[in-house]
Amino acid sequence: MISIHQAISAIKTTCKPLMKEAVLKVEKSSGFILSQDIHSPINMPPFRQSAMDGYALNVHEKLEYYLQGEMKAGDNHKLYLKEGEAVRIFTGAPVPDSANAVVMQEKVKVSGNKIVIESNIPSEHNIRPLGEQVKKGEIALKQGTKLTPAAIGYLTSLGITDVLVYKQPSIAIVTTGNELIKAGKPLPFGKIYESNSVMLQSALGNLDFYDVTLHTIDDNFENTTSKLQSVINLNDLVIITGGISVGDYDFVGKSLEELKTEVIFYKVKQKPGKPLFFGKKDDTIIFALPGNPAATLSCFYCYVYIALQKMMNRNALELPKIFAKSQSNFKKSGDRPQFLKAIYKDNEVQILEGQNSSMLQTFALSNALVFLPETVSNISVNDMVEVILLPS
Ligand SMILES: Nc1nc2c(c(=O)[nH]1)N[C@H]1C(S)=C(S)[C@@H](COP(=O)(O)OP(=O)(O)OC[C@H]3O[C@@H](n4cnc5c(N)ncnc54)[C@H](O)[C@@H]3O)O[C@H]1N2
Ligand code: MOO
Repeated sequence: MISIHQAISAIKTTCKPLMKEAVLKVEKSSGFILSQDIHSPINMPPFRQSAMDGYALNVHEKLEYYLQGEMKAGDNHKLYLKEGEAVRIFTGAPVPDSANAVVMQEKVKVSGNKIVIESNIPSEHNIRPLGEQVKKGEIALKQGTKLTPAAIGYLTSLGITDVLVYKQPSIAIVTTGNELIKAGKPLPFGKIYESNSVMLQSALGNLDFYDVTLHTIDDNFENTTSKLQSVINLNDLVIITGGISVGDYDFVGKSLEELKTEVIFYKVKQKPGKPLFFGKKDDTIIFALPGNPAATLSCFYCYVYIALQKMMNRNALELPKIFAKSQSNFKKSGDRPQFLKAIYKDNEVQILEGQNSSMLQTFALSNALVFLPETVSNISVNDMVEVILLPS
């Protein structure tokens, strides 16, 4: 049995950035990371653009101007203004080359084809210069940029339809157990509703990982071995839940051994999640998470999360940790370091009742895990404790 620290180091050393690229439609690229710089194919804005509804002027010393027609957004006719002439213009319309300022209509008195402005206005006032945001050929977004809604909007405004991104890992979630029934069906005696797969899929979606397939296996050695072989062949990351302990019907360890999986570690001194398995076969990373649902999720955040960040070549590999004042007393039984379901708010943290690894009810209320090291056996109110903040 290894320590939490050793387990985390082993994951960090074993997992490598995937660095595989994929071309995606911009509108499907949310959350992905650009694998190359993107150069702008156009100037943005593509022409000198009016920022206001008003009048474009060929400026002279006087405050009076004579009107020469109209330019609205989308118009593309050419207009030539002599000094002292103005054109009615609207926001987003091209400003004629011969105009050198736009005055907003609130600052103008109109009588017939003559306008009078309140005071002289500076050159290029209210005109968005050609290429103000980005010039044709310049880097629009750099490699490594995460594609947020704003980034997707920006690229689309440049006319870009496809982007090269780092491919996300293809992930298989495999649940094991004869007792598992899909929610929505009647529940016979002795069975339980299968929840780990949807829980992990949702945790992955929260972190923007969507290339996920779900698989189920009954407690049978041959079925376990053949299913694991096929998901390992087809995926970058395999997350198995259950069947990794020492019971007669826990076949995951035996099947992984049969498949000659490299065992990097098995069993971590921690609660929950002691029988955690981490291994590798060819380039596929394999986690077998203990099946108790709260142990599954706790191990996902403390270990699988790190593998995912490393595969995506991100800098921050672990979830954020802070110290906060405990609002609760807690007594640890045994000597394993413990991850405790908790609610963090305003520098204080409440450790919840119901820490059993089978209990998701308390996890559903939690936004944090309090980490209790091996050397600490009691927490008292007002003690400072280490808190791992969970993704919201
Ligand atoms: N003799 C020992 N027994 C156990 C030990 C041990 O050290 N010696 N460790 C215990 C610990 S700690 C854990 S955690 C569990 C882990 O066991 P498995 O990973 O083999 O998980 P299962 O036995 O398959 O399931 C445990 C529990 O979780 C429920 N489960 C499983 N999968 C799902 C799912 N997809 N959705 C919802 N619930 C699930 C399952 O029904 C069991 O109740 O081993 C202890 N035993
Ligand atoms: O590790 Mo188990 O999750 O303590 O029940």
